Amino acid sequence: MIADLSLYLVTDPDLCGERGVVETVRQAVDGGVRIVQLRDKTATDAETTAQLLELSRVIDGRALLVVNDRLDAALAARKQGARVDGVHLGQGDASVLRAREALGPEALIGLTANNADHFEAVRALPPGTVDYLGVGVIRPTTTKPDHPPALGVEGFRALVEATALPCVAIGGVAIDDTERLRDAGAAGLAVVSALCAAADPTATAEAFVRRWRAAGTPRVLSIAGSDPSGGAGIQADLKSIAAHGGYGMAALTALTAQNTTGVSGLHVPLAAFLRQQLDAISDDIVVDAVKIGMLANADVIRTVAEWLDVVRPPIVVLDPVMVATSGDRLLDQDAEAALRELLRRAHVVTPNLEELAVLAGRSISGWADALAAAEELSAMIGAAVLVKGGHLDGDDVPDALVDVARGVRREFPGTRIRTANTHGTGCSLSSALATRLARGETPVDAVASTRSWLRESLRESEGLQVGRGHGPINHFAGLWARGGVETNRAPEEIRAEWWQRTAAVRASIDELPFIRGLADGTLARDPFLFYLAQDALYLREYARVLAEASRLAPTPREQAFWAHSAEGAIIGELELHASWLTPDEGVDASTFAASPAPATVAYLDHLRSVAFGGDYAELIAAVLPCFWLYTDLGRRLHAGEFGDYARDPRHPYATWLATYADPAFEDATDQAITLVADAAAIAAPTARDRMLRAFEVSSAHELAFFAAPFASAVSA
Ligand SMILES: Cc1ncc(COP(=O)(O)OP(=O)(O)O)c(N)n1
Ligand SMILES: Cc1nc(C(=O)O)sc1CCOP(=O)(O)O
Ligand SMILES: [Mg+2]
Repeated sequence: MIADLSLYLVTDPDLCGERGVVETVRQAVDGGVRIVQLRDKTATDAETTAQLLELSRVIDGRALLVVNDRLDAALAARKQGARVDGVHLGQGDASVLRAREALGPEALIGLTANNADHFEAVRALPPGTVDYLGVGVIRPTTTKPDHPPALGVEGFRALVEATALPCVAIGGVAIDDTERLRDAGAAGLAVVSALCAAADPTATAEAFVRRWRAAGTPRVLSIAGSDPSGGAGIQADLKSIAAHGGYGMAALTALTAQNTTGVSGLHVPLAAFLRQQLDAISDDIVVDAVKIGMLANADVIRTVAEWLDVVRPPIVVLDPVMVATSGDRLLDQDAEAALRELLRRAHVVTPNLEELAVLAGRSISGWADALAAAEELSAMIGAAVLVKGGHLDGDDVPDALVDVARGVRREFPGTRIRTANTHGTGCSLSSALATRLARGETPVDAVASTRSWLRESLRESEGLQVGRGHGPINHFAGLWARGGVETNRAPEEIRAEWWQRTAAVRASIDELPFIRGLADGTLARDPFLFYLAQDALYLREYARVLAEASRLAPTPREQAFWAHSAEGAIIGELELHASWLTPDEGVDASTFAASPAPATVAYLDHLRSVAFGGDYAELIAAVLPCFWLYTDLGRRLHAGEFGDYARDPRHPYATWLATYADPAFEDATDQAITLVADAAAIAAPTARDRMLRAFEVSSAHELAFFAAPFASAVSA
């Protein structure tokens, strides 16, 4: 097996301090450390053996365990039942040939190589003697006072390109070196102080892992059945993995004969052959994530479980394919029992409602039941459950990520996309999720970006025209629309780009006679009152649209923000307008009954139609210009860009204009921009395009709205 060396912890008893080596290792492994080296220069062999025994228990197979220098302690600990995977030896330590002989062909043997002579000597060793090299120091470090000269990242690159052996970078390695070292050819980062001296080794390890993952192309393995028609199974998985920027691999559990209208045949190769496929992969390739789909029988399931126990991939997403859409059970009792055991090896499981009901052992009659069942299942298996609401009745199809052990419960509302092309949706979702996680996204972000992509792929499926039945989704809708692999965009970049997109609209608004007249006080009363009445009409409906954004919001914080904004729109703004729309001002309450002008109707139609589409991200993009353009205009009016109205006591609109620069509204605007930019940053490309379009259309309506008093007020 090829070892995953991506985050390599070398222990130091002094740096671990009062927390101790064992607790530090426990926490660091919780955070994603993949290999631990016990390094204690002062312990006796007997003490080292005892420490290995304890570490082996704490690590419990979740990471590899090797010992620094002490071959004899490794052998003694093994004899006493510890899982010690190997040793790391330096140039002046025991011979690697002797270590290989003593520990056997499966052991992991690492050797330090600090310069070209060391690399030359490694080339002279018999193949298979050494599994990896420790190469450093990258920069001077006090952790090893007798360290060799610093190589720097480029010195590391120059040394390691001459070997086919995996090389870990060591010595003064910090988290900000991650990308450059991975690019320079590092198979992993070996750190002592960065983790041993960290206040929170779990959080620090997680941060390292995320950076490491994001810096490379994830190698994602699908263990699933074949669908020759290409919509589901490994064929769908490979497309999903590629669509999310991963390198896809597939080990076949079964061959089906099927198309978009149904399954007509099944062939299950011997489980031993599945194991051969799996070993062929893990003997040569580091597997960053595994997606598990259709497992035909108990033999197949147990084979996968045994392989997982050896390889321990860092990400396992299991789609428990066990209930057909017809409601038929696809696995016999023995296989179902084996699958329940397999669930404990997964990090995320993605059941549909029927599968969730079977796995949680309870009936599910609605979304609340589904959430309760997901919590029960998550607690039972110690993994996250992504419960999918696609099989619910009605237009709402929420999903939720529930992870009881890690305190996660996040709902993702959504409305149904009307399409018959749902073949392979579950396969595609789970393999996309595995890839997103392997790219370093947090579980919640990975689910959000996967869902955004899946909704896009469903929407764009019609164009494929595959088969007469339930056709496949369009895995590459985003890619084809953009002509490149999609990567998340930075929210700040989106904010700047979108603002730039409104430049022409803003310039036109500035030139409108309504704005100019409002600023210098020459605006006649009629167009002003026309504007107020239209604004009141607009705000009443706008508040409803904001309330819809609150309903669709994925987090309580966002839900509260939009609800608060809706309240602000309907109460605050209408109160303000009511104080102007009074008999004193020459109008009566009937002004509120004014008919909406064409510009008002058009703007509201646009907002309502986006709200009706049920896409949260698109909706918040559509409501944003009313915040952003209004705040910008208000700020500039207030700053005197259009004339200093505040100093003119006779200015008829001075009080009105003063309300434009409300700090609370500016703050709300800033929050709205942040929410929209964050949502756009993780949206699939075509979803982001739709958001931008909704935003631009609303911006154009803002212009028309400010222009309307002169387009129609006179005749109103
Ligand atoms: C991963 C890794 N690389 C290099 C070393 C250094 O080993 P060595 O040269 O034997 O020095 P000591 O660690 O024994 O002081 C290492 N330990 N781990
Ligand atoms: C144990 C060790 N070996 C090195 C080598 O270059 O061979 S450098 C080193 C210590 C690295 O510690 P830190 O991550 O705190 O800098
Ligand atoms: Mg040594």
